[in-house]
Amino acid sequence: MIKIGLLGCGNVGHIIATHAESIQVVAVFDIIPERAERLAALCHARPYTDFDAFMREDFSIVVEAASVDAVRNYAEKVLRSGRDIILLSSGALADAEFRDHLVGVAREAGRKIRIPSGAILGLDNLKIGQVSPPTKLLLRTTKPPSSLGMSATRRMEIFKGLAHDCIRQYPKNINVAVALGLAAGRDADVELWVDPEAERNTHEIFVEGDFGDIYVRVRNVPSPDNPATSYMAALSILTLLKNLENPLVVGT
Ligand SMILES: NC(=O)C1=CN([C@@H]2O[C@H](COP(=O)(O)OP(=O)(O)OC[C@H]3O[C@@H](n4cnc5c(N)ncnc54)[C@H](OP(=O)(O)O)[C@@H]3O)[C@@H](O)[C@H]2O)C=CC1
Ligand SMILES: O=C([O-])CC(=O)C(=O)O
Repeated sequence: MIKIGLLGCGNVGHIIATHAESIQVVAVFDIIPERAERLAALCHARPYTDFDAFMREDFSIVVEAASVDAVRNYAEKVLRSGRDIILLSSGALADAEFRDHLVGVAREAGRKIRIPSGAILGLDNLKIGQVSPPTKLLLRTTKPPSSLGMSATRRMEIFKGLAHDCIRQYPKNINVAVALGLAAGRDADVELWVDPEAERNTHEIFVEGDFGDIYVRVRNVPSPDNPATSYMAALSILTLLKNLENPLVVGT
């Protein structure tokens, strides 16, 4: 059974801990002690607020479900300790200098940084962009205003530009845009909309290239404890973990 350390005891951490069947959550870490303790009790793990103590536990992989800042603070230590890391806050890798450094550390340590598909679909075959660059790569995301901690009385575009700028302004809402760019090999264009009528977090992906064109629309149910995060994101991590040791690999 794969033993994991969970970095982040919020909404996604809870879903992982309560659905962990083929994995064992050995230790959990959060900056807020009560959160770590509550989650640890749920999955019979040990709670930590001290990162170095957390890292002394016996697990082979760290699942990050915390924040872009947490990736910047801890991912290198995880890799240098000889563990792989799954990053849900993929937005941290929008910074090319940090990304190159972290990938270099992973290479040196012989470890892997895994980016789950999270709240979107299509990352697998979008990697064709690394062979044949797309002429268009656009993500149009629409969320209820409450997801972004704001109010609005009508549908409004609140950001239009490149993914690496959008994630700086909305680090809890648009990690998917950075994941798209990492797969396709170029920064994605992003439109971020709020809509008071929206009940779901909707991601529309438009791609064009010499292969033809793609349109994907994902209408995600928000998570129970954090409406900004789609429930699918947690399912995506659980699925990645379930398949880690499967010799049959499906998808590019
Ligand atoms: N790639 C994708 O498709 C998706 C990515 N995400 C990202 O996944 C992450 C987790 O989402 P979710 O569980 O809903 O978020 P939550 O805010 O519900 O939970 C995150 C938890 O991690 C804690 N945390 C944040 N920073 C640190 C840190 N530096 N060290 C230790 N603990 C920390 C938070 O504490 P506090 O509340 O005090 O900050 C909180 O308890 C977020 O970054 C989110 O943006 C979400 C959906 C899709
Ligand atoms: O969960 C979602 O729909 C997307 C999200 O928050 C993110 O990418 O950060």
